[in-house]
Amino acid sequence: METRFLGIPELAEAPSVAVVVDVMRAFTVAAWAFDRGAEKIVLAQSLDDALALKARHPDWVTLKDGPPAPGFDAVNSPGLLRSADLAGRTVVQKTTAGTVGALAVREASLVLCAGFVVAEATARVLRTRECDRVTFVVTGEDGQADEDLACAQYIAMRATEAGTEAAGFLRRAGESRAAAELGEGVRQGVHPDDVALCLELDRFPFAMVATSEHSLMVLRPSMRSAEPGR
Ligand SMILES: O=C(O)[C@H](CS(=O)(=O)O)OP(=O)(O)O
Ligand SMILES: [Mg+2]
Repeated sequence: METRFLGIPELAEAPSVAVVVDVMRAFTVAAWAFDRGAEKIVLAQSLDDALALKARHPDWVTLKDGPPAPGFDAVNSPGLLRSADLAGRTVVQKTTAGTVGALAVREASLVLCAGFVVAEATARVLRTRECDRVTFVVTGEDGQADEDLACAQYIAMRATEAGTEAAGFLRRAGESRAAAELGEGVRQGVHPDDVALCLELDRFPFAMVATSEHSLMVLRPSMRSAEPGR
């Protein structure tokens, strides 16, 4: 498998297969939303777009990073979201890095959104679809965020070598700037358990696939498909 690891500003043309990685915290939060019963997540281009969607669909659950804000129902925190009841709900998510990265590759034929909590399920999709060229979008800090790069590298290795050890990759993520800022309370809309929840390897059995639906980019969980020989 040929791999590239690019920051959002480095994305020139649409890749064929993209794995968009945001460990802290957008795609850990997305996975928790599905665990809590959400049907789908609409990835919003802007805060205004998220609010406009809410105005058209008052039952949709709006979620943003940073502090709570008028018009938004939730913040980008797995620790805060894990007790929410989202059964059958549509979530609208807008964050600084993760959702922006996914929207930047919306023309790709396959877009997976990932963090450590769905690492093996994501690697499995790459294996079963026999993807030979994969672009990993390292969403944080213009491609420099080590929690995202470590997770992307882990998934890339895991897709080809089943025995890849996660410990070193998780350690790097735990020592990242984002982990430190979340732990120190520099970022807002944070629960004390957020970093630990973002580092839970394979917490969920599903991958997350984003597709275009009626001009919106929509993320849905994708359960296991048969994998020959495993
Ligand atoms: O909510 C987060 O952790 C970050 C916000 S910021 O980059 O720290 O301002 O957003 P995300 O898109 O999940 O990285
Ligand atoms: Mg991030």
